[in-house]
Amino acid sequence: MITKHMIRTLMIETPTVPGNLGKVATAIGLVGADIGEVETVKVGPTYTMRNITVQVETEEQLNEIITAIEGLEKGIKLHTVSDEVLSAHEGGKIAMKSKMPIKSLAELRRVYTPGVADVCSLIEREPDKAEIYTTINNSVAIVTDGTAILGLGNIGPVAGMPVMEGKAALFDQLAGISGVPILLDTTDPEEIIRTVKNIAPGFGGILLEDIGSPHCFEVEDRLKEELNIPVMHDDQHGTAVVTLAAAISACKSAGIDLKEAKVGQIGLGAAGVAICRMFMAYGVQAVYGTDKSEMAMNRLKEYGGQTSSNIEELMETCDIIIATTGVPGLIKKEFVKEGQVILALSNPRPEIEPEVALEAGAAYAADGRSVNNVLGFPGIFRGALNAKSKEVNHEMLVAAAEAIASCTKHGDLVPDPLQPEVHEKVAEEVERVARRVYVGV
Ligand SMILES: NC(=O)C1=CN([C@@H]2O[C@H](COP(=O)(O)OP(=O)(O)OC[C@H]3O[C@@H](n4cnc5c(N)ncnc54)[C@H](O)[C@@H]3O)[C@@H](O)[C@H]2O)C=CC1
Ligand SMILES: CC(=O)C(=O)O
Ligand SMILES: [Mg+2]
Repeated sequence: MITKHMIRTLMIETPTVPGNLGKVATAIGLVGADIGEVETVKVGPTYTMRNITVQVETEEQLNEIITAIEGLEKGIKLHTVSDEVLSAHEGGKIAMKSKMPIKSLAELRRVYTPGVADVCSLIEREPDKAEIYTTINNSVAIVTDGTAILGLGNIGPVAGMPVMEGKAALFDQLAGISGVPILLDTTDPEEIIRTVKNIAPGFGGILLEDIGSPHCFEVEDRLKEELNIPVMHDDQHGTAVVTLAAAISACKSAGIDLKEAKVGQIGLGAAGVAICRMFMAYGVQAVYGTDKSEMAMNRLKEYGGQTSSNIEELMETCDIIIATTGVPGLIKKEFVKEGQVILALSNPRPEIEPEVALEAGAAYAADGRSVNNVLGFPGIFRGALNAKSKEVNHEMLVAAAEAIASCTKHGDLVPDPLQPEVHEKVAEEVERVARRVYVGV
C-alpha cells in the first residue's frame, strides 16, 4: 500500500439496509483510495448518514471516487466533500490565554495596575526574580524566516506560519512550554541575528525553524555564541537526534553495531549536515554524504566528513541510507539493497515511500512522519529549561537520542510521538546531562 497524502471527508447518506456501507467502501477501494475513519453521524429509520475519511493521491482520484459513489444505486447520496485539514486550521491553532481570572476589580488591581508595579520594581532590583514572577523562563521563541518550510522551499514566513503554530501546539501539549511563533521579514543573516538578540530577553530559549541553508549555519552558530539561553535549529539538531535514535533502534533490532555500519546521507542541507556531524561525533566510523550542491559537499568536508559523488554509489554500498533533500521519489526502488535501513525523511513527501522500500528488500524503512523531530524538540527544551542550561550541547542531544531509543519497542524504529512518557524521558535525560555539565550536580 502506498501512502496517500490528500485527506478528504465525504458525508454520505445510504438507505438503512445492510450492505450499503459495503457498496460505498467497495466503490472507494476500486478507485485505489484508502478509507480512514468512518463516523456514523445519524441513524434514521430510513437512512444513515456517515462521515467517511478517504486518503487519495490526487484530485483526479478524488473525482473518480465522487463519480463512483454518484453512480451507485438510487438512495446513496454524497452530500459534501470537505477538507478537514484545512478546517482544523480555521482561526489558527494556538492562542495566548490568561492564567488568571480577572472578574473583580480586586483581581484587576492584583493582575494589572497598580499591583503589577510592585512586581516590576522587585524584578528591577533583583533580575533573577523574573524567573519566578514571569513566564519568560517557560517560553520559547519559534523563529523562522520562511526560507526552507518543510520541503516546500522558500515560501516565506507567513506561508510557514501553520508549521510554526503546529510546533507551538506541540510544545504546549507535549512539554508544557509556551512556544511563540516569530515570523521574520528578512532573510539577511545579520538582521536575523540582530532581531533574535533583540527579542531574546522575553524568552527562556530560541528554536530556529525552517531557516534554509547555508545561512542557517551562521545564524545558529552566532546566536549560540552571543546569547546565554538555549538556542537550537530544529531542522539540524532536532532531526539529527531523532535520526540517531532510529538508527540505534534499527541496529539493535538487527543485531549490528551502529558504530561499524556504513551510513550514507543524501542531501547535505540543514538536516543532512547535522545528521552527518551527529553520527560522526557518536562514533560511527563510515559516514558518507552526497548533495547536488558543491558548496554543501565542501561544508561536509570542512566538518571532517567524507563525500560520495552520487546517490547510486551510496545506495549500493551503505547499510543505512538517510535522505533529507525535499525531493519526493528521488530514491528509485531499483536502488534499494537487500537488508538496508532506509530513512527517507523529507516532508511532506519522502524520497521513497517506506512501503516501496520494504517491498524492494529494505529491512527497515521509515519516512518523516514517524522519524520526525517532534520526538526531540519538546523534551530537549523542557530539560534545558528545567536545568537552567545556557545552551543545548552535543551531550544533551546524545542523551535525548538515547532516551528516545530507550522508549522504542523492539522491531520499531521510533516510539509513538503522542506517548507522554517519551517526552518526559527525553526531558529527564537532557536535564540530568545539562545539570552535570553546567551546574556540576
Ligand atoms: N523528518 C523530520 O523531522 C525532518 C525532515 N526534514 C525534511 O528534510 C528536507 C530538507 O530540509 P532542510 O535540510 O531543512 O533543507 P535544505 O534546503 O537546507 O537542504 C536540502 C538539501 O538537499 C539538497 N538536494 C536537493 N535536491 C537534491 C538532489 N536531487 N540530490 C542531492 N541533493 C539534493 C540541496 O542541495 C540541499 O543541500 C525537507 O523536506 C524537510 O521537510 C527537515 C527537518 C526535519
Ligand atoms: C519536521 C520538520 O521540521 C520539517 O520537515 O522541516
Ligand atoms: Mg522544519
